[in-house]
Amino acid sequence: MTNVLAMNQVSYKRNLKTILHDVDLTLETGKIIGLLGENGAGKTTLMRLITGSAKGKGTVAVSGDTVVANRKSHISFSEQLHGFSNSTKLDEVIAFYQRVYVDFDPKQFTELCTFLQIDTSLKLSSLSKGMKEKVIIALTLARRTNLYLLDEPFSGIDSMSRKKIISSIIKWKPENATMVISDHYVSEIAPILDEIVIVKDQTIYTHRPADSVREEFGVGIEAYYESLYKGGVQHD
Ligand SMILES: Nc1ncnc2c1ncn2[C@@H]1O[C@H](COP(=O)(O)OP(=O)(O)OP(=O)(O)O)[C@@H](O)[C@H]1O
Repeated sequence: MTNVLAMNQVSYKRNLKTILHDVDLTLETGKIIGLLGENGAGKTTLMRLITGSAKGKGTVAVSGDTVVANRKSHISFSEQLHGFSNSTKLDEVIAFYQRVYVDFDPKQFTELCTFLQIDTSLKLSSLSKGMKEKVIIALTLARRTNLYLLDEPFSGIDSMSRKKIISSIIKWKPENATMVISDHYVSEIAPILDEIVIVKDQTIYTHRPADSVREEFGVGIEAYYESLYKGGVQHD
């Protein structure tokens, strides 16, 4: 089994405050990983350390590459649309993605737009919060790459669409690619997860197969996760 990500003793401080320390994390190819942790735990920071937009101590390799520019080419990160002005039309955003990312697949993007009911003739200013999130999901999944990082992709999306997207995500992920999804709706993403990574106490508190939670503790992922904040799970 090959690894898509290898983080070795990664630590990161901001304004002298330790945000993450001693992070060792290895992810295999082909997995869907749930990245869980309370607000401010460091999930977004972990993703930014993986892409290289945050620089900490230690080493990060994506598909064996430690150089930031090369790492970025292997990663599709659900970046917000902050870089674009509100008057930008979606068509222009798409043209930009096509220019910048050689792995952007217009056919897959069109299919995603149909699936998510996105009207690409609209301006960014006329999109609701949930519609913007759908656009970000479509842009992120339209790239054909090794590692997808989806940072709270569904928070503004209505529950019906959310369920539909979650159950179809496997269809959009290339078989050998790995997808990391951070989310607060733990119970909704739980069925599609192969593994969970929990960020707590400024580090990776646990990384384990999703199935092992039920086998070992006899509870679902959400109950297991919540129990970590109440002093641990009791074995059966
Ligand atoms: N721009 C910033 N300046 C200073 N501290 C920051 C900044 N961004 C994040 N932090 C701090 O880094 C820590 C981790 O934040 P991060 O956004 O990674 O958490 P998170 O797990 O993604 O949270 P959430 O679930 O709320 O999105 C927090 O303590 C936060 O206060």
